[in-house]
Amino acid sequence: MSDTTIAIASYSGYGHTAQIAAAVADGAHSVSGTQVHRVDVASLSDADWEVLDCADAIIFGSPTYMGTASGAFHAFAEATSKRWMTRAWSDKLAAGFTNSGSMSGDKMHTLQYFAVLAAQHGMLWVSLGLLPGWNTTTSGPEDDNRLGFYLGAGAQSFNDTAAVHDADLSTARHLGRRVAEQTRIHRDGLAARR
Ligand SMILES: Cc1cc2nc3c(=O)[nH]c(=O)nc-3n(C[C@H](O)[C@H](O)[C@H](O)COP(=O)(O)O)c2cc1C
Repeated sequence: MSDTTIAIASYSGYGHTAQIAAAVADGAHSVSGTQVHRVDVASLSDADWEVLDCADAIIFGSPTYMGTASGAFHAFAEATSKRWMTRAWSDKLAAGFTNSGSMSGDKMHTLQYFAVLAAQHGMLWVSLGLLPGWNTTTSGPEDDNRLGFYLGAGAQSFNDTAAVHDADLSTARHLGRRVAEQTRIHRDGLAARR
């Protein structure tokens, strides 16, 4: 059975979301038989587009800027419209992650935007698949999914430091691992039907 391929299509203006993208990549890479490629949506080469077109799954990532994905990510999403027309990404798996300065910061909207983008392409959305952390008196911010998202991974990074929270990196690794596992299951299922 050939390797499955996961592409991470993301943007980071100031480096925080790039750290989260790297953690997503680590998680995906930990699943044997998985190739992982990261592409920066702000500077896509023809080879990067080919990576996206050939991937079994694409994980979208962007900081939340002004309550949605960054302008660079929106420009990328619009540039995918030719693929939309030809259904080139139909039935690929998809997932998403975002990061913002505030605990909420309207990040949910960014994840919803990614899910709608995936749906427009006919992609199959993979949720985060974690219970919320830090929601009892005995739990704490070191928990995975400390901000309680379901749709994707939501991270928070303080605006005055380059550091990214360990729990958010761990949550991002979980997302990458889950997408890689689900992609393998999907590919095996398709192969079994042939
Ligand atoms: C133009 C701009 C808009 C932002 N809008 C939001 C926002 O809507 N909500 C929020 O919580 N943080 C907001 N922030 C803070 C960023 O989400 C935060 O600094 C994040 O860590 C940046 O990620 P990056 O380093 O990958 O660019 C904004 C930052 C910028 C520069």
